[in-house]
Amino acid sequence: MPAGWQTTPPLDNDQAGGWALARSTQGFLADGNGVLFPREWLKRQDLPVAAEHGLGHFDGEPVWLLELRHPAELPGCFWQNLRQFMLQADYPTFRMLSFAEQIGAWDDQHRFCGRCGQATVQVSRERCMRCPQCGLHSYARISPSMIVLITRGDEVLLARSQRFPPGMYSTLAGFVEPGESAEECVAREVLEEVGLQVGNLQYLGSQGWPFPHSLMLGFHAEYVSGEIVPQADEIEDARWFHIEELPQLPMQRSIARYLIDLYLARRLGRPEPELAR
Ligand SMILES: NC(=O)c1ccc[n+]([C@@H]2O[C@H](COP(=O)([O-])OP(=O)(O)OC[C@H]3O[C@@H](n4cnc5c(N)ncnc54)[C@H](O)[C@@H]3O)[C@@H](O)[C@H]2O)c1
Ligand SMILES: [Mg+2]
Ligand SMILES: [Zn+2]
Repeated sequence: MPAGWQTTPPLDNDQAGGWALARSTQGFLADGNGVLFPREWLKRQDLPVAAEHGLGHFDGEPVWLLELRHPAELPGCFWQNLRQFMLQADYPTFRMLSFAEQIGAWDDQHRFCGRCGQATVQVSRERCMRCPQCGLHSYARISPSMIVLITRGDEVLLARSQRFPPGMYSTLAGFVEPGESAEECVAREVLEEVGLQVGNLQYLGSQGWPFPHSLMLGFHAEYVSGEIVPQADEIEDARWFHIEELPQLPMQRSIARYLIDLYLARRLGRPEPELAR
């Protein structure tokens, strides 16, 4: 069994032992040893457990998620949200928590059938919620999103929203609309967000992103025409930056950063970075 995190088909909830995570609206339960608790011990702690999901293996050991309906207190433990783990945790732990977060949120948001309102039941051996009345099956929601680095020779187009930390600029991103291709989404979002035409699209890779449930499809595009017009409310500022005078960039593990670093590496003849997956 490989080290680190490995998602598997749902583990049998009747199997004993293993590790458990606890999730609530406050994030994940942690103590001085981290987020993984001995599962049998955690289940004896009188927590408001609404559901249990077998997720996968961490360093070869099985891991379940205990989804809590409200954040209970345990002595010596604290709650921490996924954004803080993104900044602080090692990458295998962040990947495990990203998956657990999306499974927990899906469970929480599919307690009742979206068609007839009946309480749903968890299907065993499949990550699926089923309505016992009308039979509707509900799976975890994943939202394809494009992310694109636009370049013009030695310049890259980066933008910021009000939500970003002060001084940070990133690549453009946006959710795919129903019926749209990823390439059409790039053209539409770029036009909406900065008013530019782009061409020569190149797909460079993908990354699951848990805020809230995106699958990022990463592209490079070349500038074709237009003047930058930042979209009101969405884009606080957008501009061309020379590759040797870049602002503060997104964090290393993000595909946004990968797209920028890859372009710099190719332009400057440096070794190419690897995309964290
Ligand atoms: N991993 C990375 O490097 C990276 C970098 C930038 C953005 N992202 C992610 O890309 C995604 C899209 O970026 P954006 O926020 O600029 O999108 P966006 O430009 O499409 O604008 C966001 C808005 O779109 C609407 N929207 C449409 N479809 C939606 C859906 N399926 N789910 C949620 N909201 C939807 C909402 O009103 C939301 O406020 C987000 O999940 C964001 O976290 C990831
Ligand atoms: Mg956007
Ligand atoms: Zn139903």
